[in-house]
Amino acid sequence: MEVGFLGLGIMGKAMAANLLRHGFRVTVWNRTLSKCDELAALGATVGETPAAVVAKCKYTIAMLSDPSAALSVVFDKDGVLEQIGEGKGYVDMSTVDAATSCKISEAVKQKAGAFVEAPVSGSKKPAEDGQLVILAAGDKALYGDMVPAFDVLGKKSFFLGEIGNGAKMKLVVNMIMGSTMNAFSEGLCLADKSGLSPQTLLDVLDLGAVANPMFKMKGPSMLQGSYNPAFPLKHQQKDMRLALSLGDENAVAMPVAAAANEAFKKARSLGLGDLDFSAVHEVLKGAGGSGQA
Ligand SMILES: NC(=O)C1=CN([C@@H]2O[C@H](COP(=O)(O)OP(=O)(O)OC[C@H]3O[C@@H](n4cnc5c(N)ncnc54)[C@H](OP(=O)(O)O)[C@@H]3O)[C@@H](O)[C@H]2O)C=CC1
Ligand SMILES: O=CCCC(=O)O
Repeated sequence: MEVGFLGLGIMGKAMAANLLRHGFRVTVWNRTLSKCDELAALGATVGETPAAVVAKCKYTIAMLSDPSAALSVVFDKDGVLEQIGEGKGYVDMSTVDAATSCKISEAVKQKAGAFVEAPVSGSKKPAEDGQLVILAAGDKALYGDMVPAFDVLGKKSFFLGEIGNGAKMKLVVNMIMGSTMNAFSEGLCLADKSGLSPQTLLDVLDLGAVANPMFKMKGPSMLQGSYNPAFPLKHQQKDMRLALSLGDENAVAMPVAAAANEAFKKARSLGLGDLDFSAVHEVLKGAGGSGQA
C-alpha cells in the first residue's frame, strides 16, 4: 500500500518509519524539509509540498502540531486541497478540536475527496512500536481502506461515527491525563515536604488502585528533574485549552482541568513548552514543593 505522510515531528517520524518497516511505500513531507532526510534513508520518497504528496498518493496521513498547522497544510498554497479529489483520501491524525476537523472535512468533501480524523492515544514509544490507540471518525469507507495502515500504527482502532467525535474523544482523554499529571506532581511534592520518600510513594502507587503506565514511566524521571520530550508540554497545554473550550460549549464545569491548565500555562511562560509535559512538575515544585521531589 502507498501512503503519503505530512508532518515528521516526534510522532510523525516514528509512525512513518513504522509504516516503512512494514512494507508500505511512503512519500513524506515536512515543513522543515531537512527532517525528511532520515525517512529518505529508510526508503521514503520525499514530496516537495503537501499538494505534491497528495498528487502522488491515493491516501495521505497528516500528523501536525495543532489546529493552525492542520488548517495551513490543507488550505494554504501548495496545500492538500489543491490535489485532493475523487478517489483520494485524507486522514488527519493530529490532535485538534472538532471545529477544525469539520472545516477540513467539508473542504475535502467539496472536492469529492474522502476524510477521516484519527487522533491517537499513546506517545513516542507506542508510536515506534505500533501500539497507538486510534480514535477515528468520518468517512466509513475510507476508514475501511485505512485499516491495514491503522493495524500497523496501533494496537486498537475505534470508529466513533461522525466527524468531530474522534477529536472530542481525544480531548477528553488528554484532559484527564493532564489533570492526573498535576495531581501526581502535587502528590510527589506533598510526600517530599511531609518527610516521606517520593521514591517509596512511586512504589506504593504502583501496587494500588491508581497504578498506571504514566506514573510508572514518568515518575522516576520527574524525581530526577529530567524531562526529555515524548509529549511536548506545549501540546498538552493546547489540548487542555481545547478541552476546556469543549467544556464551555457544553456547559460542563471543569475546575480541576482549569487549574491544571493554569499550571501548564505557567510552565510555558517559564520556557518549558518544548520539554515533556511532566515538566509541569517544575511549576508545582516552585509553588510550594521542595527542590528535591
Ligand atoms: N508526542 C506525543 O506523545 C503525542 C502527540 N500527539 C499529537 O500529535 C501531533 C504531533 O505531535 P508531535 O509529533 O509530538 O509534535 P512535534 O512538535 O514534534 O511535531 C509537530 C509537527 O507539526 C509541524 N508543523 C507545526 N506547525 C506547522 C505549520 N504551520 N505548517 C506545517 N507544519 C507544521 C512540524 O513541522 P516542523 O518540523 O517544520 O516544525 C512538525 O512536523 C500534535 O497534535 C500532538 O498533540 C498525539 C499523541 C501523542
Ligand atoms: O496526546 C498525547 C498523548 C500521550 C499519551 O497518550 O501517552
